[in-house]
Amino acid sequence: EKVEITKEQEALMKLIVDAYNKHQIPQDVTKKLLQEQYSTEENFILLTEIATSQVQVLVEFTKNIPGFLSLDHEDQIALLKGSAVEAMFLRSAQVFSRKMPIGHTEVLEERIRKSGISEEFITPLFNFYKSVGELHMSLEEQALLTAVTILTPDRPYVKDQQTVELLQEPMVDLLKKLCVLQHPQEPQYFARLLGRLTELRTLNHYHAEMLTSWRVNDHKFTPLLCEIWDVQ
Ligand SMILES: CC(C)c1onc(-c2c(Cl)cccc2Cl)c1COc1ccc(-c2ccc3[nH]c(C(=O)O)cc3c2)cc1
Repeated sequence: EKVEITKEQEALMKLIVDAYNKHQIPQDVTKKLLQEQYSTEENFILLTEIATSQVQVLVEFTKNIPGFLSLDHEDQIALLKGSAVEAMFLRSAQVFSRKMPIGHTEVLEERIRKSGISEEFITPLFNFYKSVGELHMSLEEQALLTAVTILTPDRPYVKDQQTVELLQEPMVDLLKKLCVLQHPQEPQYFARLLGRLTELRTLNHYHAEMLTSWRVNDHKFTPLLCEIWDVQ
């Protein structure tokens, strides 16, 4: 039968997409990707600055998700901490898949490859970027997938998983309809999208190891990253 987006779903999508577009890393930060020196140390420092800016952007985007600010405050923190890495993988993946802005793709890849991350994590990391790139996600799909990731009920320390599920469900339903409408030739497209969320979970594990190996080599993070990643 015909798949239709309701008026409320239209309104919800506009809220999420507008928030996704509004909250971006400032140009003066990302433009440094093209300017700074190419040394392992410089790359790490620049990526740390970008990640810190990305977390701030992520918090602002999350505050625009309908119902999020009505959640228990400790649960809000638990959701942000539990999803930050996955949301940043998704966001940085868009840079590689959108081939935008011109030139940043190559330098971002170069700096990530040469930032002190060991080879065993580089492979799964860029496999993920490749698999997301192949999906050619629309902006609406990117924004909704990020919201769905943030509203994952079974993050550590979330007390009221039920309420989080009630917020996540309409996002998932809307994303499913969008996939059918925007990829009519690919009935399994929505399933492929959800498959990326499973892949993201495994990247959390790799990321924890990346943090440990950076810290072993005495790399410093910013206070915001220390707080969201429970390090130092
Ligand atoms: C603390 C640093 C070293 C760090 O630790 N883990 C990761 C880390 C890593 Cl490598 C990989 C994945 C996730 C994390 Cl969380 C990082 C660097 O994290 C980011 C790297 C790039 C971006 C990002 C996001 C959007 C962007 N737009 C543009 C643009 O040019 O418009 C550039 C850009 C960069 C965000 C986080």
